[in-house]
Amino acid sequence: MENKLIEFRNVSFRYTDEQPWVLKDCSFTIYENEWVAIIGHNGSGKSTIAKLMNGLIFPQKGEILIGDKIIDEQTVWEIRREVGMVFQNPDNQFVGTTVQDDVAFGMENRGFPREEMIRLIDESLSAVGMEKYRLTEPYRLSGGQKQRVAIAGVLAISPKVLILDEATSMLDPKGRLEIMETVAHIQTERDLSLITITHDLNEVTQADRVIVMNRGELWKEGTPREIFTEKASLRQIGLDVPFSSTLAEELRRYHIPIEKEPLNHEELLEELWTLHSKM
Ligand SMILES: Nc1ncnc2c1ncn2[C@@H]1O[C@H](COP(=O)(O)OP(=O)(O)OP(=O)(O)O)[C@@H](O)[C@H]1O
Repeated sequence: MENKLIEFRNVSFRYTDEQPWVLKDCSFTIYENEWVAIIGHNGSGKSTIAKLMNGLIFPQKGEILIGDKIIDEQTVWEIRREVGMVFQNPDNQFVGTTVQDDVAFGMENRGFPREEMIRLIDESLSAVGMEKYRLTEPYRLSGGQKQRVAIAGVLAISPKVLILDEATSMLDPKGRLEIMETVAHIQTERDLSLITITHDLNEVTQADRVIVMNRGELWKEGTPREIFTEKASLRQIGLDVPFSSTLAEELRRYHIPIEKEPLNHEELLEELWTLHSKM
C-alpha cells in the first residue's frame, strides 16, 4: 500500500457561522507520488479544499492530516513547507522585482541560508525552463512564463505536494500543454504528489485518480476511465466529459462495439482500428 500524504477525515467547513456549509463531511486520502485531479461545478468546494490543505483556513468539523501531523495553528508553518500552492492569476502572486527575487521570497521567509538559496533558485528555475530570465522583471513575462516562475518559487522550498488551483486556466492551449508537460516531468523526477484543480478535461484524463465534488460533498473518486464511464451522471451534476468519450457513446448507439472508455482521440482511433482489423 502506498504511503498516505494528505488525509481528510470527515471534514466540514463554512466561511462564517451565518453561511451554509461549503464542505460537508468530506473524507479522502492523497498518497505519495500520485497525481490527483479535483473536479466539480463552480462553487462545489474545490478551492476551499486547496486552502484547507495549506492551512490558510481550518475546518470546523473533522481533521486534516499531512503525513502524521494534524493541521492546526501549531503545525501550520511546518506544513506550509510541505504543501506548495500555485493559484490561477500569476499577477497576484508576484512579490519580487526580478524573477530570482521572486523565487527567493518563499525561502527568505523560511530563513534559508544564502548559499542554499542561490543553488535552489538555479535548480528550480531550470526545472521550469526559466533559467535565462533570472534578472527579468516579472511584468515583462507572458502568462505562461509567470506561472512557471510561480511554480519555481514553490519548488524551491521542496514541498511534498504541489497544488495547482486552476493554474493553467488563463493560458492558451499551447501554454497549458507546455506547463502541464513540465509539471508532469517534475512530478516524476522529484517524487512529488500533484493535485490539480481544473476544468480542463485533457488535464483530468492524465491524472492517476480523480476526485469529483458536488455541492460540497465528495461525489465519487476513481481513475479517469472509471469516472468518465459515468457520463450521464457527470452531466447531471454539471460536468463535461472528454469529446472522445462522447463520440464513443454515439458510435455505440450505431452498434459499433467500442469496449474500452477512450480518454483521448488516440485511444478511440486504436479501438476503431482493432475493430476494423477484426472485420
Ligand atoms: N472567502 C469566502 N467567503 C465566503 N464564501 C466563500 C469564500 N470563498 C468561497 N466561498 C463560497 O464557498 C463555496 C465554495 O467555493 P470554492 O471557491 O471552494 O468553489 P470551487 O469549486 O473552487 O469553485 P470554482 O470552480 O468556481 O473556482 C462557494 O459557494 C463560494 O461562494
